[in-house]
Amino acid sequence: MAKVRVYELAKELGKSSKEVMAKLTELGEFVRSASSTIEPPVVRKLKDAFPSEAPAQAAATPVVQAASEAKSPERAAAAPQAAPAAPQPATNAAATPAQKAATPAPGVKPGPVKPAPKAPANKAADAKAPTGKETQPKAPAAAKGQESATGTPAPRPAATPKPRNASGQGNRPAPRAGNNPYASSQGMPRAAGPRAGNNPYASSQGMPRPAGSSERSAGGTGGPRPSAPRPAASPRPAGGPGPRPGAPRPNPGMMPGKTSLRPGEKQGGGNAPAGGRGGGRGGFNANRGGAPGAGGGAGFGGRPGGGGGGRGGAGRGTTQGAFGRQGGKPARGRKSKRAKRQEFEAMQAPSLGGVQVPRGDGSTIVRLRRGSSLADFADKIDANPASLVTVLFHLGEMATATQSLDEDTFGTLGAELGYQIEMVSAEDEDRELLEAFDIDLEAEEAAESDEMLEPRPPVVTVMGHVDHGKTRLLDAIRHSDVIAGEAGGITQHIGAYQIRHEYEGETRPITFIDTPGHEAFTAMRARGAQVTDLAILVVAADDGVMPQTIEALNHAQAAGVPVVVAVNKIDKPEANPAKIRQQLTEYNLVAEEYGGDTVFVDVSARQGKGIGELLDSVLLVADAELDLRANPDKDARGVAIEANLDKGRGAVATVLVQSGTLAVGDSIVAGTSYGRVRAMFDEHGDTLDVALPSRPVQVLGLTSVPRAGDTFLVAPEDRTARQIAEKREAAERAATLAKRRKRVSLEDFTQALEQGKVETLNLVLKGDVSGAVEALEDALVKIDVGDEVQLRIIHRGVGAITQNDVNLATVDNAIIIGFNVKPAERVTELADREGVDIRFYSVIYQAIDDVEAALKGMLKPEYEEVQLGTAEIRQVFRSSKFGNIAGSIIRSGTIKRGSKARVLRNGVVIGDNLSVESLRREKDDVTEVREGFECGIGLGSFNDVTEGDVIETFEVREKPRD
Ligand SMILES: Nc1nc2c(ncn2[C@@H]2O[C@H](COP(=O)(O)OP(=O)(O)OP(=O)(O)O)[C@@H](O)[C@H]2O)c(=O)[nH]1
Repeated sequence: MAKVRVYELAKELGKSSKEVMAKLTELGEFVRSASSTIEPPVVRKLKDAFPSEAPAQAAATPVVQAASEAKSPERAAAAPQAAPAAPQPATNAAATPAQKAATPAPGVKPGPVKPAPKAPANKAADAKAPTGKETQPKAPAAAKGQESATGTPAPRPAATPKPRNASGQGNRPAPRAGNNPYASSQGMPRAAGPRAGNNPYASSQGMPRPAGSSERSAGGTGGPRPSAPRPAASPRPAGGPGPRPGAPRPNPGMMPGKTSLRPGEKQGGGNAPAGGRGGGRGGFNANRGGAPGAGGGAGFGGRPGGGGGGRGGAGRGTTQGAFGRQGGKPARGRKSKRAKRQEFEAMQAPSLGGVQVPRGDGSTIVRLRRGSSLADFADKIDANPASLVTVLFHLGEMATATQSLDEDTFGTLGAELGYQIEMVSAEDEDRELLEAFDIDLEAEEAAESDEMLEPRPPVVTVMGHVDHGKTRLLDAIRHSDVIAGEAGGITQHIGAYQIRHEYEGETRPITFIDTPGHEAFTAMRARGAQVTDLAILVVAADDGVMPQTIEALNHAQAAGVPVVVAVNKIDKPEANPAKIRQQLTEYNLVAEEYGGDTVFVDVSARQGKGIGELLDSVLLVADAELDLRANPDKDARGVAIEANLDKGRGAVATVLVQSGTLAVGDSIVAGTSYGRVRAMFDEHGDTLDVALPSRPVQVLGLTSVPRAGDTFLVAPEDRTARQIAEKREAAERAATLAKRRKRVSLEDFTQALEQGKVETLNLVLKGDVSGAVEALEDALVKIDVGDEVQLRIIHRGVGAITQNDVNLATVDNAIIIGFNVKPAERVTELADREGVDIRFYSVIYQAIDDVEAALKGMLKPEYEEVQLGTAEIRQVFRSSKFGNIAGSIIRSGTIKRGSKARVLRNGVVIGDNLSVESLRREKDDVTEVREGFECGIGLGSFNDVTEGDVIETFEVREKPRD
């Protein structure tokens, strides 16, 4: 096809050259004059753009349909030009159609350039309104088309969205239309328009952008689009124009005014009103303000201005759209109850350390288990653990949320927050634990009727001051066993034994706890085990009442245990039994012969004298004061007296049955150890099948070594025993962790840390029997060397020193103390390698002495100032070379060269931290000058000396700790 000139084409189309040129410009084609030639494609485009487009539309139709399921022919009509663009329909079905729809617009406008502008404007105003007569049909159609394309059923929605883009793009074209004075909108259009237009084939591409965006934008801009109409700009067809569909072709006549509004509202995109006049302008705004509006998208609907039509209006409307409806309801909705409550609580709860924690009223009781952490506490008061950490921090203590804390710390924290903290005692905790397994010892006991109870032997403990003869007495008693001879005597020490004693014509058994000393007694009591029924207080008649006598007595009385006093060593000439009786009256032990009710028996453990009477008295008191009965017909319950790990037999525990009957094969749990009774032995080494109440018996079969004082019970089945043990162990661990925590306040801690004041001696204790380990631990923790040094037992246990112990010691820098135990060879090697110090003892006091010394050794050395001598200045010699020389006389001690010095004037220090730099006698340098002699003393650069001043010299020596 040959190129044609504009005027030729105009003629052919029946238009004026000017019109054609305007149209070309509108289409994005630039021609210089009417005589310029244009390319065939442009010609085609132009022809399509003019009224005579009918055929063109037809052509487009198919495309449209393809793209959007041909909603209607009208749509097609609108699209004429879309045809070219159409190709890409695939891209965006929705967009494409829209674009096409837009295309038509141009058609509408064809004629009058001028009018065009207006028309669009109007149209814009009414926008999508279907308006235009001629177009009308199409408009709606187009709208539909879009919708359909979009898949959206409702016309409006569909229309709305696209439109926006459309408008966006549409506008652009319009402006470009530059020709149109009213449609100046410039900017936008330009870009889009031209590009698209210029390349009819590629249009799809260029546009794509719009298309895509169109969808996006779709939301809001309905308005703009309207203006676009004109732009209908065929060029961009592909791109955005589409949207505009409805609006399109705005024919001047089409602005149905309100009508349009309505639709707009409905659509949500309402471009409604806006539009205002001047399509161009409108379009422009649309872009500008349109954006926001767009955001509002659908929501924006009804809002008139929103459409982005008018410039000013648009802006405003847009803004509203953006913050108002758009986002749905305004923020000022009703607050939820929860929010209100939180606000209220926040007001109520004063903050500590910047955090708010729910407060108690001072009487709110919070029960916590031993070893609880802040997280547990937070749980109970519905607080945030992190807040509690902060509060505690402000109270001067540092702890993590999950760290086990002790009672004191919780007490402080509780007091601060208005809660009364009750720590669940170990007993309560264990009771609750057992209840979880349907074991209620108290209920069980309460349910026992008199008939079920049978007499049981008394359990006796011997206590007294060191060396008053406890061990000897226990020996004597053991030998007094009336049946011992026949049975071959007591062959092994198992921590307790039973003897039979002839009393009032009857052989009565008595059980003795064979661990002398009140430490064992208290250790067991501390664990809640009330083992002893009666105490024998041994007092040496030749020594009298001593501190430990009183301590033992206090323990017995505190436990409510009746006391029988054994006045020992009466065989000694200096023995004075009467004095003992008299001394003890001060402690509420009044002998019967003095009118009291306490039985005093004079004995000689060495000679075995009085032992019978003592045992008689024990039974007498037991019968008189105690109701010693127990139900033997149930599962056994009792206490572990002592336990150790035997190489061949494993864990061996001596238990005292307190009620019920223990039989071989029973599943038992003792503290944190459990197992099944494999075998039982008595103190004679004889095997037993059953053990009745008050019977001490050695048990084999436990998986680990229980501790002295651990209560034991027979569980219904193995599994229960194991579970109880495991739960106890967990609780124990938590409690231990709480105890292990270093109790140093924040200030102290920081300060002490800075000054290197805090030192901790970590120890791992291992012993052959649990009683020894406990006694050692008790004694060690009592060592008091002040606050500067701390002692921490990080682990204790019965049995040989293991690799685990060494590893633990390595990590915690601990020293291992082995009491009557040794490590395996490999363990020694490991300890050597790791540099772990292992110390062995067989005497408890040695271990204690060593530890004490170690603790003292760890103390930072203390220094003291020791005065060496003083000198009085008699005259000052000035020397340019040495400065002032103090001619002095030594008043006391010796002045040595190089020693530290200070100068005092009238008793006030005027110069300190000095040193004797030079020392002369006559003209000779000397190293020291003694009392009574005169000398010249030079104090270096310190020259402020005058007659009458006193020079004091001293040295700082390390002071030995006591
Ligand atoms: N003369 C005399 N000496 C006794 C008598 N009983 C004990 N002794 C002696 O007193 C010393 C201490 O006796 P122990 O039985 O070891 O005293 P203890 O109270 O067990 O001492 P610790 O185990 O250190 O607390 C020993 O040398 C005994 O021989 C007694 O009746 N008469």
